[in-house]
Amino acid sequence: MITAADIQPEFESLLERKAFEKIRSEAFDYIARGAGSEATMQENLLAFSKWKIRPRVLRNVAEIDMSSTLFDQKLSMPVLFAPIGVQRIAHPEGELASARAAKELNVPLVVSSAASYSMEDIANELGGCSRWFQLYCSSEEIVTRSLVQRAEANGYSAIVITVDTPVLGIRESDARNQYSPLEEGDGCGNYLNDPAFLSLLDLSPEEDMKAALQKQIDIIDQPGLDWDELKKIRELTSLPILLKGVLHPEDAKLALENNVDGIIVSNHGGRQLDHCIASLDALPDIKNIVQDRIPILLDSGIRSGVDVFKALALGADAVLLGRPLVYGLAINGEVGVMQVVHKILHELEITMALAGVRSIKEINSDLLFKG
Ligand SMILES: Cc1cc2nc3c(=O)[nH]c(=O)nc-3n(C[C@H](O)[C@H](O)[C@H](O)COP(=O)(O)O)c2cc1C
Ligand SMILES: O=C(O)C(=O)c1ccccc1
Repeated sequence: MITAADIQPEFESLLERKAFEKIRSEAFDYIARGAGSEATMQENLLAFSKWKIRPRVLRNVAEIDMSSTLFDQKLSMPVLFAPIGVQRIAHPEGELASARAAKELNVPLVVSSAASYSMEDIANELGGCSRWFQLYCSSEEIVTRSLVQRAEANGYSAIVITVDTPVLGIRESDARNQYSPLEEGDGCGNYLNDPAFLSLLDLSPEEDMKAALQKQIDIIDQPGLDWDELKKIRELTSLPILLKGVLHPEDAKLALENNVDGIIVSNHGGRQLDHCIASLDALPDIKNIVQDRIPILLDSGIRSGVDVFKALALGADAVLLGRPLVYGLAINGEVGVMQVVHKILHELEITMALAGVRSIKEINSDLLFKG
């Protein structure tokens, strides 16, 4: 009889295959697999391959400038580290190693609510490097408030509210593996030291760790989150707020009406709603609504510098790198992350030169052809 263990996984890339060799199989599945039949996960990559670059020539590309600006902050390249929780499942140093890589590269890091380490410890590794905090709005308001206050106190300069997770998507491989990184305590770095969270427990985590972790699982999502709730969070902080997981132009309109400061076009890497639109395909209509009023970022499917170029050409101001960073982390910690980012940046630079553009501003949809 053939069992799941006999089936050789298909790898998206050499990078993913190398990471597979380094990560315990349940954890690898958690990272690499997607929701349902993985239609959206595949669609995310296909969406990029549908666009071809229509290059310009004789443009003097001796000097290529990849810098850009986001919320008045100068970026050496239009790239950020996506919020990825539970990084200890890929490497024992998890987010601490990613933070060192971000600092070395001077690339902003978005720290997940579900990080393995605390936002304080991660900030410590980052020193002066730019950091944003990704918020899972908790069903316990005091925890939401406390997380935001701690982010402010630790130099985080924007809050990313993830809005595509009112409930967790259906991840078949995790069900099959009976695997939950939160149950194993790999995503509690921001909770077990939080006074508001601790006040909700009958027994301290030292006395009953299982109950503490279960409490985190119970409150980490807020299925009741809506635009009215968002208004309350808007009042909690003066930091810029970005919504992560917007795919519909009508929601982009509502984001503008609700004074949101930025939008992240994302389908969570195909980990949430299966059979939903690829984020690259969602981008043009959202750009059409938003124009240049607030920054638009994009993730889900960025694998190379060519992908970065295409996302920028279709209207993104910057992109977030996701799974490739986790694979780099698994393969060689901080150095592995840096190698992955260096490769993508080199590809972006060469793509810009060969497409005849000298600066990020010059990248536009006239340079793309759909076919
Ligand atoms: C292992 C893993 C954990 C993630 N954790 C979070 C998280 O805590 N918060 C969040 O907003 N997104 C999370 N994401 C989604 C990423 O931020 C990002 O949207 C996604 O990885 C983009 O897709 P890609 O990696 O295929 O490019 C996670 C993704 C992965 C692979
Ligand atoms: O796995 C994810 O995609 C994710 O967003 C998440 C949610 C809770 C804990 C860790 C990661």
